[in-house]
Amino acid sequence: MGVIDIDGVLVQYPKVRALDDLRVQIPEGITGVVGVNGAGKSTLIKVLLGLLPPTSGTARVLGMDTATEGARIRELVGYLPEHDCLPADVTAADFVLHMAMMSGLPRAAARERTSDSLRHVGLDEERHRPMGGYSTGMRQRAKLAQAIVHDPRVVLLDEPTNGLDPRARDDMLGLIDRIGHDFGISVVVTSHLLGELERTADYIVVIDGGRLLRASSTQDLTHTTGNVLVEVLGPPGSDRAVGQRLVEHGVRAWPVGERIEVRVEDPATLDLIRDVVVDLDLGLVRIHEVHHTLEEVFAIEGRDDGAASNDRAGGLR
Ligand SMILES: Nc1ncnc2c1ncn2[C@@H]1O[C@H](COP(=O)(O)OP(=O)(O)OP(=O)(O)O)[C@@H](O)[C@H]1O
Repeated sequence: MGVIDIDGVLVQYPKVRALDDLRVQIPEGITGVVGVNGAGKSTLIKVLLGLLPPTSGTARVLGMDTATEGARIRELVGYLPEHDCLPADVTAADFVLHMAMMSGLPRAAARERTSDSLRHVGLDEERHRPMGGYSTGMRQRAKLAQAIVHDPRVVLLDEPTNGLDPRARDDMLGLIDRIGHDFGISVVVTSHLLGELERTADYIVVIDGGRLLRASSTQDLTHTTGNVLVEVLGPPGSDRAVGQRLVEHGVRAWPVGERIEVRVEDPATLDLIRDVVVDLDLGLVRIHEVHHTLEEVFAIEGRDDGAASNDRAGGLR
């Protein structure tokens, strides 16, 4: 059983079928739910929170049926809504405290958890300023603080990086990584950008038109390219020297920034890399496998199985 089990969920709005026989199990860890705008991501989150009963099918969160046990689920689940919902004239400290008490914490515990959560999201100093003056990144962090303040077992984050500049987006992805991997809270995070979650999410669910397109561990989805990236320590140009020496040994190698990408045709190539680095009297910092990006995976699949999946993946860039 997954942290979340979605079994044939269908949601029919008057004019639109937002989810259509969706079946997927979401494991512990960080799961990215990826789909173009309108794919059904927010609808799925509302179903999981027990706010929207499915027209048919069943969804379970931590083993509880969302249609009948919504209130209990919401005690154990944190939620970051997509749209702006913060009162402009309230400080983050007051808002998060209010949310902590709403979730049933006594005042003293709520105060303690509020300052912990605000510190975790990096809103320590600004917490006594009204949120109306916050940047988008700070507002998203305030929303994240209230999502984790009651120490939930699962958090559902609806497009937390939407509208953020690249730096704020990286900060947010770093916080999500910490929540999922250091705090041990399972995270479901949605995005309309295919590539955005590949470094943060352990598991990826791709939905399209309310249906499941793919569900797989990120590692399996972005299978290895057969290349490795080699990083060495030494004077400027050391990386090039290593690359040159590998090429002289008949291995395909080329520079990528200050590292060398090497084609590994057989395991002996890895020994050769080590020997070359030692011969040149350099330090070997790391060798790591190069994986396909999610964008490449969908582009490759699009080429393999014709226009259908190409069209679907095309909207996800
Ligand atoms: N309350 C509603 N009533 C009617 N139709 C709705 C409602 N909410 C969403 N829809 C429709 O259901 C479909 C799925 O919407 P949903 O918001 O779940 O998608 P999404 O993947 O979260 O996209 P976005 O990121 O743009 O919100 C869309 O066609 C949307 O217009």
